[in-house]
Amino acid sequence: MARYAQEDVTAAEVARQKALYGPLTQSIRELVDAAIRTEVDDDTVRAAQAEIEAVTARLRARQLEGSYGVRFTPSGGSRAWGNAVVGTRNAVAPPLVIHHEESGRAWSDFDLGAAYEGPPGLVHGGVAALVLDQMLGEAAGAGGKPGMTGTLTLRYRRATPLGPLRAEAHIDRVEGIKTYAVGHLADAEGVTVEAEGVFILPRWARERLEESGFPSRFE
Ligand SMILES: CCCCCCCCCCCC(=O)SCCNC(=O)CCNC(=O)[C@H](O)C(C)(C)COP(=O)(O)OP(=O)(O)OC[C@H]1O[C@@H](n2cnc3c(N)ncnc32)[C@H](O)[C@@H]1OP(=O)(O)O
Repeated sequence: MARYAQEDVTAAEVARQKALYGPLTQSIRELVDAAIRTEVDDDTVRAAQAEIEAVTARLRARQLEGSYGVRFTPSGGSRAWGNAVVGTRNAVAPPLVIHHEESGRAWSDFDLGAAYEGPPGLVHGGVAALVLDQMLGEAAGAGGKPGMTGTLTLRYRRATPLGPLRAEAHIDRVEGIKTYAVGHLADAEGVTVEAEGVFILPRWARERLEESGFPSRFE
């Protein structure tokens, strides 16, 4: 089962894979958008379906057994390329490119199209939660204490339109193994959704760190 893995891979190889898979993923994203919005005739839809199934069969010729997992590189970087929000190889991900500032603030400018609709022309509330979960989680992790989302609380102040958006997050406070982060989603007019969450370094990770003799970083 895919989990966290240490990989012996060079930076050049990571760059090569990113240049290969990034455009593939973007093409699939465009396919999803095209499928939602197409108005071509029935025969064209059926022909497209057959072509897509043939492409899927080609990609399935050799596959991972499970999901992608999170892979750490020798230089200390990590690849979460299957991640539902930021995954380079995940067409479900918008994707978000999340920037981290020295101050601890994390932010991302991104665009949500037709695939993320809830109410007509508006972002699905669950998608807003998806984005903010990742944003707050990354802000918490950048503070040195990565964790699983324990509780995430959202306040939908007004509807979020599809289109260009910004998400921001920062750490509010740290209490031992629990990091409290806050953030929001905004359109050009201002904040649409506010979020607060607690991210907890899980017991299994705490025990593993204690065994490896490096517990202090997370205490
Ligand atoms: C650059 C970096 C990249 C890093 C980038 C990473 C970004 C990832 C962002 C996405 C994150 C996700 O979606 S994560 C996926 C969604 N979340 C999950 O599936 C989590 C499922 N739940 C769990 O695994 C677990 O319940 C945990 C980890 C939340 C807690 O388990 P535990 O560690 O065994 O907890 P336990 O010892 O009992 O309690 C520890 C302390 O936490 C408190 N606590 C326990 N559960 C909760 C809770 N749900 N909400 C609040 N507080 C809680 C307890 O009261 C206690 O406080 P005290 O007595 O010590 O005061």
